[in-house]
Amino acid sequence: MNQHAEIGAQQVPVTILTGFLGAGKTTLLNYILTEKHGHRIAVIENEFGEVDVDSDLVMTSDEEIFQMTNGCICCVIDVRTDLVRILQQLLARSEQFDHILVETSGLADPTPVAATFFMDNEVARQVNLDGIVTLVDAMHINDHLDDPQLQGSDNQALDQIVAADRIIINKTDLVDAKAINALRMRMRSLNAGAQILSSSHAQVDLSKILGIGGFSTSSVMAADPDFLDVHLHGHDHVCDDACEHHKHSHEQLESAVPGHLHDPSVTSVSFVFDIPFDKQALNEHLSQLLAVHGDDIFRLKGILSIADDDRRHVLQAVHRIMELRPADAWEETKPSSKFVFIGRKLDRSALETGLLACLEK
Ligand SMILES: Nc1nc2c(ncn2[C@@H]2O[C@H](COP(=O)(O)OP(=O)(O)OP(=O)(O)O)[C@@H](O)[C@H]2O)c(=O)[nH]1
Repeated sequence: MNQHAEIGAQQVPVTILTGFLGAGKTTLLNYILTEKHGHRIAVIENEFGEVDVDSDLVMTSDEEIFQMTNGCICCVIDVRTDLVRILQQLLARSEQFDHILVETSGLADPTPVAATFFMDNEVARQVNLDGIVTLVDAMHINDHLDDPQLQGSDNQALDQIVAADRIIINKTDLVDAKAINALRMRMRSLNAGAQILSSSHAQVDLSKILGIGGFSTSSVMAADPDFLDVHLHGHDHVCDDACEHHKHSHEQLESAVPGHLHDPSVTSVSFVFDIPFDKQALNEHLSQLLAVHGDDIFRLKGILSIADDDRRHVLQAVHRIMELRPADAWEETKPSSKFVFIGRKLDRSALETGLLACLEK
């Protein structure tokens, strides 16, 4: 009998949903939330970038969505304390949830997030870490695993795969069967224990990823006795515009955490505009921008206001693959546009100038 069975049914299972930028985490979350599974699910999100786009991308549903502290997860204690606070609030409610889903940012190492569930004794008693589910973008994962620019930094794409109980090779529609087979073998070589699934648009058999009882601290502690110590007192180091570097130098942070160095060259830049965009001009500009800089722009997300259109528009890009599609009407909300770029060598002023030129004249 495993630890989950022994502890009993009162504990609320928690699934950590992870995967590199743009792998399909929100797509999977939306799929889970719209499937008729009869469970009451609470969702906790952490996103990279100081402007919140993710919560707009998650479909409205009966489930409740909580946003964890935005911005730099260098300040990992803040983010983890925030996670514990949200869990405490959720667990204190009279109406209980059947399952809690935590969607990490695409640049997070999920292991310290997992360790957070054991930070507070009361929370640890009431929740049970069901598993870490890692989505992999079949088209882009090899480039991130083999990223030559990491130069000694931790590779989060790799950390996420290594930590997984389930690996979902997503976006199978974008690559051929041979590439999928090769990816399966690569995943198996990185993580011998995880079950490997594949999907298009994250449509997986939910019984294979939820309620799996994949994680027990006792088994992890047996394999790695320092698990809680390292992962609770170490830190995730990812920086964006909101990161207050003057408060703590990178060197200080790195020295605090032996063997844990995130890639400081990946940053995020966000913009908000009140004037609507000329859709054609924006489409052409962004296609051109990604054609030239798509290697460095890992991810682009936006909720946009388009001239002469009363609907929100959702902008999504992963490297050079981009889509801009209409969504629901703005109704009472004042239309405005927000963009988040995540990647390397992001030139804020050049990006802003390019976008300003696409505003309605
Ligand atoms: N072609 C194709 N596109 C997909 C698939 N799954 C997701 N996408 C698209 O990929 C883009 C990124 O998907 P998301 O679900 O937002 O990815 P994410 O992992 O939540 O992204 P971050 O939170 O930024 O890390 C969106 O445009 C999705 O529509 C798939 O299987 N095939």
